[in-house]
Amino acid sequence: MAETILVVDFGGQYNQLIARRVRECHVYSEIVSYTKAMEAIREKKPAGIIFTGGPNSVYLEDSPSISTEVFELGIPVLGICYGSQLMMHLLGGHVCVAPEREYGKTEVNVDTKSKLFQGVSEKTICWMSHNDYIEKAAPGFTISAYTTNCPVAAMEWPERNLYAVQFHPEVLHTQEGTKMLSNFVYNVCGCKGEWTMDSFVEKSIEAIRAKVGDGKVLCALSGGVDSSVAAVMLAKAVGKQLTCVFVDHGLLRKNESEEVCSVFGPEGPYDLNFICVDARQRFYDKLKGVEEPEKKRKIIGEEFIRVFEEEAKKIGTVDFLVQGTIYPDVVESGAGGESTVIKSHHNVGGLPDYVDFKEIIEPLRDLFKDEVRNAGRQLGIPEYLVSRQPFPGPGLAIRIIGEVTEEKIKMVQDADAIWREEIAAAGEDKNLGQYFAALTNMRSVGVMGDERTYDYAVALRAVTTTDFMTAEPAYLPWDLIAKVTSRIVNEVPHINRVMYDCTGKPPATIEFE
Ligand SMILES: Nc1ncnc2c1ncn2[C@@H]1O[C@H](COP(=O)(O)OP(=O)(O)OP(=O)(O)O)[C@@H](O)[C@H]1O
Ligand SMILES: O=c1[nH]c(=O)c2[nH+]cn([C@@H]3O[C@H](COP(=O)(O)O)[C@@H](O)[C@H]3O)c2[nH]1
Ligand SMILES: NC(=O)CC[C@H](N)C(=O)O
Ligand SMILES: [Mg+2]
Repeated sequence: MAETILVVDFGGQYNQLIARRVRECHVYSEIVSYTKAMEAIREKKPAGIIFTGGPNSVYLEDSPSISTEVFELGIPVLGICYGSQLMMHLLGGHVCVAPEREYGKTEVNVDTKSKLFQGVSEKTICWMSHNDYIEKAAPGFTISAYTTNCPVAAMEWPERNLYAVQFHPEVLHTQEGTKMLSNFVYNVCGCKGEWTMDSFVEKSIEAIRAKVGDGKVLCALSGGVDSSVAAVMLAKAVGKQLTCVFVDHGLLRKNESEEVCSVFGPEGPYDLNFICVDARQRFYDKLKGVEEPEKKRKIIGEEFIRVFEEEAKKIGTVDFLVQGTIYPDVVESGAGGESTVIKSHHNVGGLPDYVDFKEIIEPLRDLFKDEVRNAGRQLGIPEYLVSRQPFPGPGLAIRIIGEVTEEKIKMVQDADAIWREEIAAAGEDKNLGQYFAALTNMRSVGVMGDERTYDYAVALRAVTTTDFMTAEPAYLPWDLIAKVTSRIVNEVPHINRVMYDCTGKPPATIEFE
């Protein structure tokens, strides 16, 4: 049995980051809801357990909790924020509203003799985000860190392998957080650190084979990174039992449909059952007159599934639908436990209630984008495919603010193609996480050839990011932006203004809707 660290989800925003940091220490980690935690612990016998943060207050009735048996199993436990408060609350400490709440980067004084803080600086910057605090640690615990406002910022009972921190070691703002998590995993849990992305890929292939048996599988393949990795993984697992379906919904980038067909179709390097469905008109009909972003997303999510169901019927009985869902899709759709809905990704929150497949398989659901790329490299997918920038399933529909029309699609496709071409020519593509043009629904007055114009404004977007959960606007050379601006207003009819989006995520998102 491979070493696993089980992360118990109490509804925190950063809980998947905890699992990811642990995987970066070469120890496999996955997340389980607090409601199913005890079963999962008995079944998986993890080397260690981490409790996440969460929005609730432990002293209120009906707040998420866990059986105190978890502390009796001899398995090390690390509580983070809400998780630390819960550990204290259950074991007889006292948690209440803090006289001064702490938010953001905070200087913490740590006891470097603690196994958790070995090699950490005595004064270290940590990320805090709490309204409640631990007024008194539970009996048996010693305090191992404090801040100006927080007398109990970390506590431990080393003989019982129980550790708790008020701050968030998993976020990068906690400067030595990775060190602390690695200390927990190695010094406290005694892990050896033998997990690699290789072993993840192998295990997933075995698990898929066992699940699918001799059944038939349909894979929703967009040609993007996630579904290409999922499709190649599935092809390795079940060979010709797999059919890949690519939907041309008419909301793709310029020439994209042709490009995807040339890679995955019969002329390409992969020996796949590949079908390209021309569904352009049906998506346009369904989207006619619809302006509201969430409505657009739900319509697209539903229509995608209906197309897949129809294709499945043509093949015979298909039990499984595979999607390249990854972790940010899940968390932003509010499907990752108790987190809030930011936008319904078409493949998760946008799915209709009824789906005519026995099961949806999402082998990459726990991974971040850069981890998916690494899995793709392990599978031997060429670098140009693995390192492509992402393109969202709802496509240009969420890059056209308001109603989608064929005329607007053409405008945004042409503007976007110019932007991408010039970024590549300037060699900037390698530095960027994602870049595209969006059509704002704004029209404004211009003057061209001595004539008044009243036309649309395009927004150029370019961001740097690794995990797509947060992003920074890219600092691109002004010459490049000026050249693209001039080309777009000259070459694309009905655009008379070009803007550059300087907003990060948060507070904006990468896409416009
Ligand atoms: N045009 C499409 N045809 C078929 N399936 C699609 C299409 N667009 C999206 N999907 C499905 O929805 C999933 C989510 O789309 P998403 O854009 O997040 O991933 P991707 O296209 O695989 O990768 P990337 O994020 O790199 O674009 C895909 O993995 C795929 O399963
Ligand atoms: O498959 C997808 N279906 C969707 O509905 C969707 N919405 C956003 N994205 C992509 O996810 C990343 C984060 O985007 P946001 O900052 O706009 O939420 C970015 O890479 C976006 O392109 C989507 N991908
Ligand atoms: N981020 C958290 O886990 C917060 C925990 C708790 N609700 C508090 O405010 O202290
Ligand atoms: Mg995509």
